Amino acid sequence: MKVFITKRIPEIGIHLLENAGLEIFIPEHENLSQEEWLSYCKSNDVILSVGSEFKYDKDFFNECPNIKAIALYSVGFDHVDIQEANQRNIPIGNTPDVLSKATSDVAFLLMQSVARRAAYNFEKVKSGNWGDFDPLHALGQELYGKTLGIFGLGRIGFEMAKKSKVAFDMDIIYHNRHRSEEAENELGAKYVSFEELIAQSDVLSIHANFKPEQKELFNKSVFEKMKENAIFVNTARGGFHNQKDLYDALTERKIWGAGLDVTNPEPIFKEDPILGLSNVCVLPHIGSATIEARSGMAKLAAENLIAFSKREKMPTCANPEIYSRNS
Ligand SMILES: NC(=O)c1ccc[n+]([C@@H]2O[C@H](COP(=O)([O-])OP(=O)(O)OC[C@H]3O[C@@H](n4cnc5c(N)ncnc54)[C@H](O)[C@@H]3O)[C@@H](O)[C@H]2O)c1
Ligand SMILES: O=C(O)[C@H](O)CO
Repeated sequence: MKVFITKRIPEIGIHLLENAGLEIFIPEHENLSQEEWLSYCKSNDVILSVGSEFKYDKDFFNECPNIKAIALYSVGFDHVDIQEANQRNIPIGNTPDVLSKATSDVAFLLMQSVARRAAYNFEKVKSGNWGDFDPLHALGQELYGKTLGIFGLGRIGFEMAKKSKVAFDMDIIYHNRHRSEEAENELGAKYVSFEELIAQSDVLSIHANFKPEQKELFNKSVFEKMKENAIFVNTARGGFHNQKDLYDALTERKIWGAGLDVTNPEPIFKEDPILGLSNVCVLPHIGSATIEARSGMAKLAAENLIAFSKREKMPTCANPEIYSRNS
């Protein structure tokens, strides 16, 4: 079985695949063009796909009928047409859990950075403008006892809620497709409607998995209903927010600030005016960028392909329904 790895991953994943006797191809240079990526897909059997710039849609599957399985190096699978994969019986592996702590750390970090205006103050220091001790300037807000609203309380949302409860004794409210007994019992989290979530949150943190029908759900009409002191945090997918509307809400002081690990579009243009705002902190999609999480992702992605090569179920699969259908 020939494995095309779209970008170098931590060694643990490569070793596992090699030890399992799989033939690996890793392109010599990074940042493949679409043409290069497609031609490598055509000459291999399975893909270990890093990042979300390559889309596995109907056209892809039509052009590459040789592809038998895809192991994503991510938990998110919004760049894959799962229905199409299902129709062709192609398992799509993903990497849940191993990155939940790291990604929720970044949501927590963004929440605090914005609340305490860390990015703005760092810019001041870098530009030689340390300034005098000023009782009235660059004041942040404390998070103790405030309300954290979680949109999408799954694995990462739960970790964010837990940290915020322990660190700041925040009241947790959440909106999810289903209720979480664990969050309600362990954290005293309260299930609310979407409208209640946006109206009551002092910090609104997005942790849902993205689907096209949720495109720009967080837009002008939502920002207008949020609290003036609210902090908007998005570590899920940039497609969830309308960035122009977010910019307007921030400049018009409809909300207090925003922390983004994902942007719309992504990558963000360096001319995007949102980058010039003092109440914003933007990171370049580094949620899972820790040694521990990235190694865990490499191990899981390799294990998914090894299981596939042995005709076994992938241990972490985004479309497990194909197995129940076939059994
Ligand atoms: N910034 C990063 O580097 C990074 C890293 C990892 C994951 N992510 C993103 O985080 C997402 C969440 O990961 P996870 O492991 O917590 O996933 P998960 O499946 O455990 O949790 C997502 C939750 O969102 C809920 N949800 C989805 N749409 C909803 C809606 N419209 N209304 C209410 N609830 C909704 C689901 O029911 C689920 O409980 C991933 O899909 C990915 O896009 C980003
Ligand atoms: O979905 C994911 O896993 C991230 O966005 C990439 O680490």
